[in-house]
Amino acid sequence: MKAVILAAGEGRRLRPLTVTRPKVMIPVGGRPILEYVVSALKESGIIDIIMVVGYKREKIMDYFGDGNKWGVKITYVEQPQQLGTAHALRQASHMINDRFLVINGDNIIDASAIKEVIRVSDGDVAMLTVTVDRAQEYGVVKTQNQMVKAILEKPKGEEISKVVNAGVYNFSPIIFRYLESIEISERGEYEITDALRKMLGEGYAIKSVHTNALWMDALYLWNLLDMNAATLATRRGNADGRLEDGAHISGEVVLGKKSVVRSGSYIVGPVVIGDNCEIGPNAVILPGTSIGNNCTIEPFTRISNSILMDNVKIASFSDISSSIIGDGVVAGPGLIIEADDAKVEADNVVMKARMGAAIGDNTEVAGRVLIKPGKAIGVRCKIGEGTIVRDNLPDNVRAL
Ligand SMILES: CC(=O)N[C@H]1[C@@H](OP(=O)(O)OP(=O)(O)OC[C@H]2O[C@@H](n3ccc(=O)[nH]c3=O)[C@H](O)[C@@H]2O)O[C@H](CO)[C@@H](O)[C@@H]1O
Repeated sequence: MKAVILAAGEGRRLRPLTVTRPKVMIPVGGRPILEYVVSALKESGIIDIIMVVGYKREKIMDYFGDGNKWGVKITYVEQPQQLGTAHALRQASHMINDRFLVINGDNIIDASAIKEVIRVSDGDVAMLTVTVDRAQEYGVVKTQNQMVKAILEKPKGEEISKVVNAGVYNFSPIIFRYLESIEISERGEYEITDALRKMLGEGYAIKSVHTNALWMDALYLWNLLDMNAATLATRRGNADGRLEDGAHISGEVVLGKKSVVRSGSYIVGPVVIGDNCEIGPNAVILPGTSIGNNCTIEPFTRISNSILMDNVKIASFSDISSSIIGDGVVAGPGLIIEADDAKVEADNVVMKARMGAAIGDNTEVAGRVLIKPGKAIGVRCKIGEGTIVRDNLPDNVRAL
């Protein structure tokens, strides 16, 4: 069976992180979200993958190449403009002539759930469903006897069900006829769920495969930390790198090639540290932390429950928790990011969540900077010595 992964969207609500990469390439637990999708497909027995790419497609194509490294074959098709999931899937129509699987590229999902969807071999459509809070942010599904009776995409008003579409489908090629005949939705997109609603209206059977297995989506920045914690929990420790005498490690800690943990440092897993990193001396890395490749954490700095992407340098006497730090961010000594249950805002949604900061790629932070809880700082900003950051900052600004 072939699988089509939808991976062309930006993920606007995760800006500033998606200014420089598509949402599917945000790392959690030390790997891009999309890598978990590819691995789960492989584990489910699918090795022929069509990847629909668009926004910043080179980030995906450079990373995955032909898929060989993951034991799969990846063929790319381009969605030139991101006009919605139905439009994305249409780009793959010429490569499909049998039953096939479709999966969103931005959800973390257990392979057991994918296998159940694959197993359905009769009927017209099978759709994976999950039960979530905040169902109104998804395609809400009404079911009866494991059959879908209605689908409402991001309904406003009263909650009708907590069961939602998980974005994994077993389709026959009939779906393309419906993907081509739908109108643009009130959200301005061509949506797979509209095509499914049309099929229901014409009497086609849509089976709901409900799962309680792991399924996660990151709608907002603060959700990424939960995704990070969940994926870190599945990693087993190994040390390709080097521990100096007097460095202390406990729990599951992955230490990449040519990385070194210097004397007096203290690391409590689950933690993932990439290749070519230098930690310490006397640095503290606490659970729930993923550090990318080529990072430096200087002495007396403490990092917990955070994602640091590649090429990040955090100077000494800093304290970072519940934060997401973009590629190439360089911080001077004494950076304090306060983390608390803060009112955080993204894309006009304000929620109470525990968060420190999200800092976009290549932002430079001078010494003794204090960032208040729940702030998003854009890409390529320059934050001057001693600044207190109390508000979100857009891209490319100087804050003094
Ligand atoms: C219309 C639709 O399908 N809605 C489903 C989608 O909503 P949701 O609004 O979450 O869909 P997203 O916009 O996140 O897109 C899902 C996936 O499709 C890709 N993408 C999106 C737009 C585009 O033009 N091209 C493209 O390739 C994205 O990169 C992403 O990987 O997933 C949810 C599960 O997470 C479901 O509950 C929703 O019912």
